[in-house]
Amino acid sequence: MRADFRLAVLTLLCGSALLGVLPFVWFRFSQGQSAAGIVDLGISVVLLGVIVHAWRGGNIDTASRACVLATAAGCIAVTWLAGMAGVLWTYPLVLGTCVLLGRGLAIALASVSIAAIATVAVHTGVLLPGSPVVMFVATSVLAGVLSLLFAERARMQHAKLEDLAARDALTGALNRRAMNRELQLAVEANQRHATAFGLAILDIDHFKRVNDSHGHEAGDQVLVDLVALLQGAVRKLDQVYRMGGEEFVVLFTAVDAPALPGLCEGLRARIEAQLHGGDDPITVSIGCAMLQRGEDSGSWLARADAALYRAKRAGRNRVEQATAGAPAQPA
Ligand SMILES: Nc1nc2c(ncn2[C@@H]2O[C@H](COP(=O)(O)OP(=O)(O)OP(=O)(O)O)[C@@H](O)[C@H]2O)c(=O)[nH]1
Repeated sequence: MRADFRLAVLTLLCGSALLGVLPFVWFRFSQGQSAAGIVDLGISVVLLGVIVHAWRGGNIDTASRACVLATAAGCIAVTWLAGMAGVLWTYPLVLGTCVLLGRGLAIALASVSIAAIATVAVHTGVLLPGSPVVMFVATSVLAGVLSLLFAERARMQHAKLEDLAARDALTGALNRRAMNRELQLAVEANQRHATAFGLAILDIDHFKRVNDSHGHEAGDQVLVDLVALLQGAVRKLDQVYRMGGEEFVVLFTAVDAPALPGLCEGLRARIEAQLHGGDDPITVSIGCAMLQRGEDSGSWLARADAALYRAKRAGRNRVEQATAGAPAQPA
């Protein structure tokens, strides 16, 4: 609940609506008001279903829409059947709608709900036409606008925090945590849709010498420049990650297996030609590997890492391709 804001709002809105409605199921039937009882029962079942669906890892967007639609239908029905109780539920309904749904859908659904509840309330005499109904609509719209502002701000902050947590502070490249997550997604996409993925591990050659000769700040600048160069060199579809220290990973999406070594060779040559630490050219060694059918991300990385090790041992500033089959032992 703390980690997932929408799940928290969904659970609170559905949970409190459920607690509010459930006693009335028994009450309505005991009073012989079967129509109202059936409406309350239907709403309770939908709300319970939404909570169970969301907590079992189901699609939170679908659960949110179902929650909002059930609560809105409930509000309108309860206003029709029980009067003021339904009208007062408009405020949590509007808040939940704005927090749970995207802006366009939230504005549309909240407007329809407010208009429908106001119409039913006037029709049944719960609200008098004129000033009372105008006040109801005005306060509901205000609640909606404030909720929308709050929800938009929370969404922006959340997106910013997620982005910060996924990036390396020095270079701005995606970090190892993001890489692990996305390699896993690549493995799943490969299993489901046979999308071809390749990865390259790049390690700067003799980077210690850059730090020792030109200082740590110059070393940092090399890392920043390398990421900018890589990001400019790969397609939008591909991603650059800083794995740690002076090691980087490029994930190639929808790449042909025979093309991978050539792409890596292009990156290596470009780095050698364009990247400098002080006046010295910077070179990288690269190990690359295509994801094999049925392989997990750990084995994929290990094969690329073993190829990188071979590139280092063979004299550096070169590309080595991973062998297929079981991963070789990394250094
Ligand atoms: N400036 C800077 N240096 C870093 C950073 N992270 C790691 N390093 C340095 O990277 C160097 C890596 O050294 P080694 O592992 O010996 O590798 P190398 O000198 O590149 O040699 P080879 O990889 O064998 O070619 C160390 O000196 C680390 O201090 C960083 O964020 N900034």
